[in-house]
Amino acid sequence: MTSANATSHGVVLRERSRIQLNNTAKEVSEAKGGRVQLSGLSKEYGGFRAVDHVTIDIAAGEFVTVLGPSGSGKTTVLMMIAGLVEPSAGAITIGGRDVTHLRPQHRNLGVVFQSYALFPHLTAAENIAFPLRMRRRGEAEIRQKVEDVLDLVRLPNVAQRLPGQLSGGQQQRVALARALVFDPPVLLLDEPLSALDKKLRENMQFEIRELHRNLGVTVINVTHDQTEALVMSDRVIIMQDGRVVQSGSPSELYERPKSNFVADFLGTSNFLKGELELQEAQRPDGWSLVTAGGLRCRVPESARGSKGRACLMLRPERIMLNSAAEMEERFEGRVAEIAYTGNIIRYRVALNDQEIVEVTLQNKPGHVPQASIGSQVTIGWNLEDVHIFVESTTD
Ligand SMILES: Nc1ncnc2c1ncn2[C@@H]1O[C@H](COP(=O)(O)OP(=O)(O)OP(=O)(O)O)[C@@H](O)[C@H]1O
Repeated sequence: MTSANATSHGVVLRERSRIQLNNTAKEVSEAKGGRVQLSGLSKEYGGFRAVDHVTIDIAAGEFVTVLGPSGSGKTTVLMMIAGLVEPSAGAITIGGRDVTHLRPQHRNLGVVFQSYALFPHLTAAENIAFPLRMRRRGEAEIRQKVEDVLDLVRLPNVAQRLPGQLSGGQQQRVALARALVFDPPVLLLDEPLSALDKKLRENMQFEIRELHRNLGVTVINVTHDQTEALVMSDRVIIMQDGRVVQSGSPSELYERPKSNFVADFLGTSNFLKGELELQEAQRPDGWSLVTAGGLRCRVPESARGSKGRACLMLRPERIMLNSAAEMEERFEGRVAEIAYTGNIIRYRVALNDQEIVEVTLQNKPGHVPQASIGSQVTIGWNLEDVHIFVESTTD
């Protein structure tokens, strides 16, 4: 086959599965996603609290990702929802039904784990048919559903292959098809893409999002990959030491992190260090400012009147380099490092030869200044881009 033919064949296939996807989506979307409520959910292992009073209300049809560093309790939360770990306290309801003490097979949830967990001696089609056989569905229905779901996950030509004859990406699609074939109201994903290479992972992120949009199933996804969480989710829930520390849409979490932990975990942040004395001042324009060690920021309502230690945070992409004349804050510095990463150029700028600030610029004509290591530069930012986290109060 010539490459032109190969391309057009690929396009035809993709078109066909899209049509099928829409048809199947129509049928399945009648079974809407289920609401999932976790109330005061805790898990203790011998006195150690792995999950500590987690309360989350997930709307029917929502795509939620639980994100956090290793050991923060994400998987334990998912396992409790799946029924594979018994909670020490709290309750779980799915679609209004209390399932806290129900066995996993009675919860009617689709689950995809990091390792595909396919039966190696069964073909892709038989793996996918398995949940339907467990539910004693008729042969004709099984055949039709397996065919539909294989199209849905864009795998029409591998039905008769064994898992060992499939690539990692194809195996993960089979696992996804097996989790979706019985139209569950809720789909649980535990790092389902982590074994895939970067390109495939990025494609699958968009495909799973599209599937979610078309099916209306509620998705609860667990990951420690912040990009995956931001790309895929309606809402991200950040966990630290067994607790939920912040939850919100990807842009809310990135633009308005409530703590330096969240700011540091999600994206790159500059933390301007030091013991900062919070001193509020009322400016004629009504803005309240903190002035400490020469750094200023606007004090949010929640921090008004506080005194004590605080930390200032600034995202690297909000800092201007050598074109800072219009900026409210300006500092002289010296370029300590430059890293070229293709679309982005990262500069590390030393202020007063001690504080290092990272600045990222888009690699676009007119954006990148003539600066080399050792150059004197001016950097600047607007006060609204400085976040303040009050670490302790003395009052
Ligand atoms: N069966 C167990 N017995 C004892 N401690 C456990 C058990 N399972 C989990 N833990 C502990 O509970 C905490 C939370 O674990 P969990 O696997 O939920 O974290 P996680 O955020 O999913 O981490 P990772 O990203 O590494 O999978 C960890 O400190 C872990 O060591």
